[in-house]
Amino acid sequence: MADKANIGILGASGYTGSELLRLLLRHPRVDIALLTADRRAGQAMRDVFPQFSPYALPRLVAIDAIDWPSAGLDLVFCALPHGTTQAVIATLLETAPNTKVVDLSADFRLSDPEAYARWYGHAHQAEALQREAVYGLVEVYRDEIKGARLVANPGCYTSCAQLPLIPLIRAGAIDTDEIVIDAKSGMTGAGRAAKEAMLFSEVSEGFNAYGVGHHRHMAELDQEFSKAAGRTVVPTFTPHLVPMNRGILSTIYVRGTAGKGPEQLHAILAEAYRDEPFVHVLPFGEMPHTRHVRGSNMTFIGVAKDRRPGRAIVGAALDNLVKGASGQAVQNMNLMLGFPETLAIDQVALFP
Ligand SMILES: NC(=O)C1=CN([C@@H]2O[C@H](COP(=O)(O)OP(=O)(O)OC[C@H]3O[C@@H](n4cnc5c(N)ncnc54)[C@H](OP(=O)(O)O)[C@@H]3O)[C@@H](O)[C@H]2O)C=CC1
Ligand SMILES: CC(=O)N[C@@H](CCC(=O)OP(=O)(O)O)C(=O)O
Repeated sequence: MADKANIGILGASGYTGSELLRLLLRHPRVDIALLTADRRAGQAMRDVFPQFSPYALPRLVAIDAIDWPSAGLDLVFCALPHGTTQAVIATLLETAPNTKVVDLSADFRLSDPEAYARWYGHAHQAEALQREAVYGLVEVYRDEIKGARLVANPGCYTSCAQLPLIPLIRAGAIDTDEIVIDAKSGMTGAGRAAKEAMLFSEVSEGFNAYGVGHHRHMAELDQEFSKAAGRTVVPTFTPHLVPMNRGILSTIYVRGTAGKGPEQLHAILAEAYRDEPFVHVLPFGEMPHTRHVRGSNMTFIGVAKDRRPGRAIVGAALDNLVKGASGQAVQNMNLMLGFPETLAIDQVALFP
């Protein structure tokens, strides 16, 4: 690879695609070589998102128009709706096998084809690649990601639950039969395409739970928590849609095992993340706020006492478009291409 990597973004006219571009425009080691869209194909990026007007960027093209072998791409970010991605990545990797891929959709996150079919209602269209894909939660799979050709970027809700819980599960410090995750997301989590349920008048001045008992992110949590525990783990998880643009807040209820109280759980998390650049454990008793991570690649974690003995309340906050999607994807790219892990994603949160 030359000094700079040639990068493509599939789905650049969407929220995570444009967030990738925002981050990559300040990355010193990449050139933006390809941007795609579906309805907006043929348009300039400035017509879709005026904030990019000052930058010379390739025009948005349709994926069907791309000849992968001659595109000369070192790495492609795939920010397309889940379900549409498998066929695209299969063609890309078949015809341009030296190109690396970070997929932001859910298509390659579940390693078991049967689990995929059960949760998504159809057979996976690229099972060999599904087996090859490395799950892209950097703080857990850093070494595997460095050598991967295809990385499945984790879901936004699942990142905000795994980062606070995986060290506790690995340490055997909590009862894995009693995990309750209450999560709230801002509206950009639902993507940019127009939907009636996402109108201002439908979501403002209130909020609601959805996907109760069956949200597809449960499959990803089951898979990763079970791996960490070495036994089947099935957490309770309920997402809520909150009328704000960015952010996810998880409030998680756990019971310590083997005499581990809230202070010990806090100490395990503080130790696990002591040297991690993008996870910050707050002092004991402080809880995170989505405002303090907005626009940054940070996850803030807090642990507090429950008044019921032996129980703790664990909080986590991240920006769904950054650590929950595009920032995490750039962190993965940095590892896959041998760049410093924090390059272009070390900005402090926007406040207020
Ligand atoms: N939003 C978030 O917070 C998160 C999203 N994700 C995942 O990332 C992916 C992208 O999400 P997001 O950016 O929010 O979605 P958007 O709806 O905002 O953007 C989707 C993009 O895909 C293009 N597109 C839509 N359908 C097709 C198709 N059939 N073929 C080719 N291109 C198509 C759209 O083009 P056009 O606009 O021209 O129609 C647009 O560029 C999804 O899989 C999502 O689940 C993951 C974590 C968090
Ligand atoms: C607020 C909102 O609607 N959030 C999305 C999840 C975000 C996301 O994009 O998740 P995947 O990457 O797994 O698709 C949802 O609940 O479907």
